Amino acid sequence: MTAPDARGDALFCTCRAGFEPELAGELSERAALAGLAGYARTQRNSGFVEFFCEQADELSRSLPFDTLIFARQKLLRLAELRGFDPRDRITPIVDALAALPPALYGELWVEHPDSDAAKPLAGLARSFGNALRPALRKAGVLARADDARKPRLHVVFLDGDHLVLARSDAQDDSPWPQGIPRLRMHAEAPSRSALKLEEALLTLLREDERARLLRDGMRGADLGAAPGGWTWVLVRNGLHVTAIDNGPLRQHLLDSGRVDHLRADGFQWQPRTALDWMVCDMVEQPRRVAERMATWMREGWCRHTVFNLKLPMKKRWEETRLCLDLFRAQAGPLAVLRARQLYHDREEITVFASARR
Ligand SMILES: C[S@@+](CC[C@H](N)C(=O)[O-])C[C@H]1O[C@@H](n2cnc3c(N)ncnc32)[C@H](O)[C@@H]1O
Repeated sequence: MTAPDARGDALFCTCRAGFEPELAGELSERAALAGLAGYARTQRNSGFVEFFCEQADELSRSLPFDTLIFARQKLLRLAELRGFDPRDRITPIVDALAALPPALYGELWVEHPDSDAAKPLAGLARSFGNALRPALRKAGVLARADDARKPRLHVVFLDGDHLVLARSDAQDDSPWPQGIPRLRMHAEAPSRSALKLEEALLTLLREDERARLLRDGMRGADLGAAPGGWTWVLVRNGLHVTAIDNGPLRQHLLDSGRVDHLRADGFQWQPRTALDWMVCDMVEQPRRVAERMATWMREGWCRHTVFNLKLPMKKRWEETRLCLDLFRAQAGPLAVLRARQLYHDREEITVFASARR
């Protein structure tokens, strides 16, 4: 068994399997901008990236979770344990924690990366927490009752005899295990894409923003709306929606009395009066989409937007940065700009922006 490090030595971030190079590129660039030296280590399709850095704690503070695009979860790595006897996984964990500076954790999450190789570990991750919790409480490392104000302890299984111990702060991480919100597909939703906008509103907007920015009676446009999943989500949030697409929308949306369907080009159409929201899921070159979205914001045609940037090309991190820079440069003053590869996103990222006015 390798000896555990006595302090956080790396960021441990999970991502969509296959997007490790994008996350590694993002972390490397952000660390360099923060003036902190380090290097990324990962394997293709592993679903995670470790970024080793002498000042990992400081790096974590410099890279708030909600500013990261390709990370589903951001943890501070405390120790890596491998080669232990799978018949007793508890003792090595308790021993490793005892060797670290004393800490009291408020919660324990047992997880595994979201990769094909790690999927067989799901059962172990589900059951192991119940066995480990009492031992950690007895050792005085875990609070007697869950306490979200204290740091959270993560045990991330990479194999049956290989795990990472890590820490996160409840204000600066994903509030869902593995960074995956469990959303159910609604029977009435016209498409699975509805889950994407639902997740975007849940993760890219804070609770107070959702209450303030999404209100009954607001007006929005959906560019590239068919068959209507995103329009349906907006209508459920109380909006009246102009849905732009040459393709057909589900009849029940048209029957709701809250949707106007226009067969028009989403890159040409503009509203007669300013709208509260514009969302866009058109499959197009990301730069073209970013430019059009920036025009909407700059011209004041909408105040808030959620849009997707499809990233089918090889240099996806570079393209992401370029598109967001372009949007930022052309959109006029922004109050908020957040982007993330959502769990329901495939080869794409989702952006939320709000105008400052
Ligand atoms: C991924 S689908 C949208 C799915 C939709 N968000 C949902 O939740 O059901 C992309 C849509 O964009 C439309 N589209 C692509 N280019 C367009 C354009 N220039 N103008 C209008 N619609 C466009 C396509 O017809 C297609 O229906």
